[in-house]
Amino acid sequence: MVDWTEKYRPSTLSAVRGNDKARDALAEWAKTWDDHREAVVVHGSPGVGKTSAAHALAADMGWETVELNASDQRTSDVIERFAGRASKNATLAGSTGGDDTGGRQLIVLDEADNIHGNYDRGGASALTRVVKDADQPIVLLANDYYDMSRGLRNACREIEFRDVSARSIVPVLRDICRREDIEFEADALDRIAEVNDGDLRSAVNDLQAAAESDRRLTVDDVATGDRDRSLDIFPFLDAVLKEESAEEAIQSAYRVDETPDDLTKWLAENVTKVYEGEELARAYDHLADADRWLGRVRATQEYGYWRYATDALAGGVAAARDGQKGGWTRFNRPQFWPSSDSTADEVVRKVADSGGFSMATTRREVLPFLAAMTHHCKPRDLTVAMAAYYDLDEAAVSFVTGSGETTNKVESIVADAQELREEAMEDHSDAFGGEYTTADAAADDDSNGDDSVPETEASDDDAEATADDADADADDGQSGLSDFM
Ligand SMILES: Nc1ncnc2c1ncn2[C@@H]1O[C@H](COP(=O)(O)OP(=O)(O)OP(=O)(O)O)[C@@H](O)[C@H]1O
Repeated sequence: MVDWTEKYRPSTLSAVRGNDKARDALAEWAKTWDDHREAVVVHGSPGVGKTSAAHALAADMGWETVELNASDQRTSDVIERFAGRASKNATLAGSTGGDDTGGRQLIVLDEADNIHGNYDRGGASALTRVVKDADQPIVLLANDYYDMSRGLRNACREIEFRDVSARSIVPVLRDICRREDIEFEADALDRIAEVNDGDLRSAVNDLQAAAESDRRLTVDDVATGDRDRSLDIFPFLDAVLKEESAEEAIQSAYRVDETPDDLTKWLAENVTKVYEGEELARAYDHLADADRWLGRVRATQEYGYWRYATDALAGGVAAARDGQKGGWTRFNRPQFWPSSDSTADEVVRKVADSGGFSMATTRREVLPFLAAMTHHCKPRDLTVAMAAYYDLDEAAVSFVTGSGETTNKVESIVADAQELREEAMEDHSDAFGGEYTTADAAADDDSNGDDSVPETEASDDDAEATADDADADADDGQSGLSDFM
């Protein structure tokens, strides 16, 4: 299945909708770059077209792009080596001087607001310095401008991308329908645009989900699509403790982006505010049951048990209630003690980020798959590839593979993975000399989940096919786990 957000990614700046002023400012920045030599920060909410605008700009200018992740510590070295003052020499001049790309490579630096924690103070200021001194144009991408260090902000020009209004989203959706030959009700497009509230990427995703199979789109299709939307924790608590049947509550639990462990804590913390007497006793039985399943998951790494935990915590607790309840409740946030779960959460977050999956999908579908593929670290090369691709440490590798506490085996796997990552980084850096393409660059960027969904669809049933495709992947220039094999 082709992802429509990729298929219809704007290839020229004029196709980037809803932010005309920002778009013009960006074009102006690029055209005058030789005069000012400043980097630029493009910031705004997810899915408003920042990444697309950067690449479209490069295409319009005839520049190549190199995509790097600012939150990766090694990034400043890469920039320093190839675009730092010290290297204004043969590497770039020789390879790019006379060709028809305009002689420039646009460095697209994603996650510029996410370098804290990954860098020490010196590292962060080194990045600021190379950004300031770089000999190539740099676009930094950020969701939250004020999460960037002041130094980095001061080193750059600033362009804000606003949320894309429903009015600007509708024509994009209409255009896609026409190109896909999809019959549509105008109201359905309006509704998709409205519920997605400024986020064009998720609007396009919703359109694809609702229209792709039967090539027709009615208002009803869109209303149903709504049910797949993720659910916040407070409406979830209301649903389980007051409103829904057992079956509905289980469905709702799958829509909340929290682990079953955390859902259990939320419910245990708040059930007394709504239930009393017998129903409370029954609810506690179900929560205890959920907890037993969660203990089993921790002991065995069998994520299949999460399903039973969810049945108990949502279905059981909802079924324990006598009828429906009303009113408004002030729910408490439970205490989250650090525990062995923090490794699980960390792994889920990394895999979700790299794969462009939601946390919930990662937990339910991707992680169990990775665990099965690398059970007890076998096969080893696949385990190394996984550790490299997702940048997992020893605790994370032990956790996923179920190999217990950190062992020599796990340590050597992580060491090899580290080496692989460095090699991959080098390979891609070499291409700064001229052959580097946008697609290659995407492979550098292991935590840029949003627009480079890896080729290795971990939720794909057919692992064989994925492995067999490894060579083809390399030719495609697509990034994925197979790059590390
Ligand atoms: N302004 C826009 N005009 C046209 N299409 C857009 C626009 N914004 C987003 N899209 C669609 O959404 C997809 C994702 O957009 P893009 O990756 O550029 O968003 P982003 O702002 O960089 O998001 P993030 O901050 O999550 O990386 C694009 O491939 C395109 O299909």
